[in-house]
Amino acid sequence: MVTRTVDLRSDTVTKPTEAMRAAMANAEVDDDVLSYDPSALRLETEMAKVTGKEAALFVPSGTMGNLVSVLVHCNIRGSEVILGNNCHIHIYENGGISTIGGVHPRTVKNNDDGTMDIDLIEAAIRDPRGEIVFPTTRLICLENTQANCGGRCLSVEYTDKVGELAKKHGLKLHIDGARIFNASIALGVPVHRLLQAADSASVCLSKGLGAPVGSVIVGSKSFIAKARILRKTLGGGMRQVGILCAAALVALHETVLKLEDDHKKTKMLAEGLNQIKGLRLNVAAVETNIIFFDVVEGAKITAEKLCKNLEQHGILVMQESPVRIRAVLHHQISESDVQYALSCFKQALTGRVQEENGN
Ligand SMILES: Cc1ncc(COP(=O)(O)O)c(C=O)c1O
Ligand SMILES: C[C@@H](O)[C@H](N)C(=O)O
Repeated sequence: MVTRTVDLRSDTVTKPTEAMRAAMANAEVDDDVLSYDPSALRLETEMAKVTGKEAALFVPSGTMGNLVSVLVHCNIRGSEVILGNNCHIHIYENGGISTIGGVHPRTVKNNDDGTMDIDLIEAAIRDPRGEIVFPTTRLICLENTQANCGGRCLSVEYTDKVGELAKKHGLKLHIDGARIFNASIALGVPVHRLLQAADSASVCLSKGLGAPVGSVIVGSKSFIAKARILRKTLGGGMRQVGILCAAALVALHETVLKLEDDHKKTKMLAEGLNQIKGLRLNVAAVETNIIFFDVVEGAKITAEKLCKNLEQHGILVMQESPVRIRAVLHHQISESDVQYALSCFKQALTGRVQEENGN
């Protein structure tokens, strides 16, 4: 019987804190479709300020935040968006920009550090003037932190360069900022500076910030006005959404401060895993709260069996491929949890039983 659970599947698994639950119970609410919900307005005002944009809009999920943003920018048939081949919009959002929005994806290879080479982005730009066979590029999408590359941070210098490229070609720039607060804390750069070059961004409240539900998209007043209509079209207009926004405001005020600690515990786990024979990872590439590691050929156990063994001891991780596993930390993972997880990994891979405190 599992007596202890350490949930490293994702930072989407957090449970609302007591403070969030109290805020939800006492939230001031009204009809958000009619733009009257006071808690939603409060959250949107605060998020616009934090991100340095004119306006903001609460949306039910990061997937909807990205979809609405892409569709606002690419509102003409035959539009094309340049995005990373390993980015969330391209891999994990059911191809919504195409199936729902009719927008054509033009992928450029994500480097290990989460960037896309700027010269390859420029080479991918297509303008059909004189070409009867091309879609028209209208948007570039970045992702900061870049989750599938291991939660890597895009620097403000890189982001600004992509922004300059977009402007040079009359394109818009959207940033999937699901974990932009993690990037901000890891880089020591304010969120508004990391997003300065972007025309829009989608920021998740339900990841490292630990809110139970939701994201916020930010941009110009004109962009958000169009986004509000599209949100309704997609069924994302909700009524007394203030109940969710009240929890998100608590997350914004309380959990951002914990992200640095999340990153320290992630590094501690990565360094511990790196000591275990049979696992391979690049500790230097662990910049925020995500770790990818491989079970090497010849290890005592396969990745699949390791995940099952860990689960029997209450350690939950995500198997990404036949050899690759992902662990994601969040504010509800303690240092003791990290030590316990390491002891379970060691036991599974070396057979040596470790005391719960990791000795
Ligand atoms: C980088 C990134 N963008 C967007 C999303 C989508 O967010 P949601 O799960 O709220 O749709 C996720 C994960 O959930 C993500 O990791
Ligand atoms: C899997 C993916 O959709 C989710 N964003 C996560 O990181 O857990």
